[in-house]
Amino acid sequence: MKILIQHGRVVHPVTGTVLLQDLLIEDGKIALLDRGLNAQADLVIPASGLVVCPGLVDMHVHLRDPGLTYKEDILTGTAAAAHGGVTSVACMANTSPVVDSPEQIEYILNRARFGSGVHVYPIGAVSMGLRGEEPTDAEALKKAGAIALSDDGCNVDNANLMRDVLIRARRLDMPVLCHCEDTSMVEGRAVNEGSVSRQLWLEGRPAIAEELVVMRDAMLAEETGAHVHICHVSTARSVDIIRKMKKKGIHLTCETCPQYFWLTEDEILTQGSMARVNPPLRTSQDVKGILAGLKDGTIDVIATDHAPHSAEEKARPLTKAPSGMVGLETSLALTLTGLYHTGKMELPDIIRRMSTNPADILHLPKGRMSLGVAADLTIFDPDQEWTIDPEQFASKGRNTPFAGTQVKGRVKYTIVDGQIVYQDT
Ligand SMILES: NC(=O)N[C@@H](CC(=O)O)C(=O)O
Ligand SMILES: [Zn+2]
Repeated sequence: MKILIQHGRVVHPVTGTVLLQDLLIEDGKIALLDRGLNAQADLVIPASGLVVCPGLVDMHVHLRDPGLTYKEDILTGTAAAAHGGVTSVACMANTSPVVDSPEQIEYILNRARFGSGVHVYPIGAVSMGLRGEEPTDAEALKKAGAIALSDDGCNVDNANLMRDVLIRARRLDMPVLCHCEDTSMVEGRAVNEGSVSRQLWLEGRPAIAEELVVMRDAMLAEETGAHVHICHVSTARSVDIIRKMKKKGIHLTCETCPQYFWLTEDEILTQGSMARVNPPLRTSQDVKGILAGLKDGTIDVIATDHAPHSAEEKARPLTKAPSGMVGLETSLALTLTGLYHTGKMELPDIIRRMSTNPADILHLPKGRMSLGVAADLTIFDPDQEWTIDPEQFASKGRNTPFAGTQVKGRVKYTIVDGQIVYQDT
């Protein structure tokens, strides 16, 4: 099967260029890439006006399988990814049971073969049962196919355990993805500590609960030489800490998510539990800090933290509802609308953060437009406007605070290994 993609604006995130090019896919790989290609193909995709880029890599996804499949499963989660232009997902270990054994890794990899076709890369837990007491067998997890370690959903409170795991992870050349929020400061609390928590007479999750652990884990990375990746950075001071620590040459990377550059804690006042997420939505000062970090490269990655929950769970009152929001099907559009169409960032800089950088962090051979690589591609119309409607999601989760939001930028085709896994009709 040969596919010819004609007259697209091809984004090359590594060189930072956008070129008017044609692209031929043959045997699942990028076979030719040039201007005015004159090749025979079984299928021609006319892409004038469309952007063609390396498939998006989302390194923070909760697929909820095994055990929590009323929220999402590998089938619906990978379908949601395809809808969102995402060709590879890394899935978090906070399932039931927790992904803390090779058997669980194998289960996910097996199930993924019957998914939408999108690549699934499992992440193994840092500690058994995410309890923060006993480390997992990282070597066995890696052998089974785990690409990173994370207790995401939970902070690793025990610094000694974290240091031990980082020493092992360094030996195994595995990144450790850290959810940073000191448990003693956030347990049982639903929203940011600040004006909104005061208005609602609630105890809040203070910014410093995140920042203290960001600093701790950066220092542990410095000491152990391991690769620490900070998940879902949400505060301006976290960005400042990471910027300073990176200057010392520490192996430190980080991500943020669209909700942290689009929304503030005020969203809680109008949307209640739908806007509840960990770490919580913060202040407009924090949004400014996140934007600055994205622009200057302190923030390496835009991930989703796609965290589906059932309608019943999210209908509970704010203090009783689980935290998290879905993101796979809105992330590209929100990012284009918030960063590209506002002139804050150029396309190659955006695609680097949504494809090349996460691929590099996870050691995946993805995120590049070069000859001979697997044809994982996202094709989108940067200018098409649409309104976010959760009823249209392929995900089981409809929990988004962006319902009704007008966005600009729509996925047209998602291609994995040369196969069209999603096409906008
Ligand atoms: N972000 C969230 O609010 N929730 C995530 C866990 C996490 O990513 O920390 C979940 O698993 O629901
Ligand atoms: Zn988390």
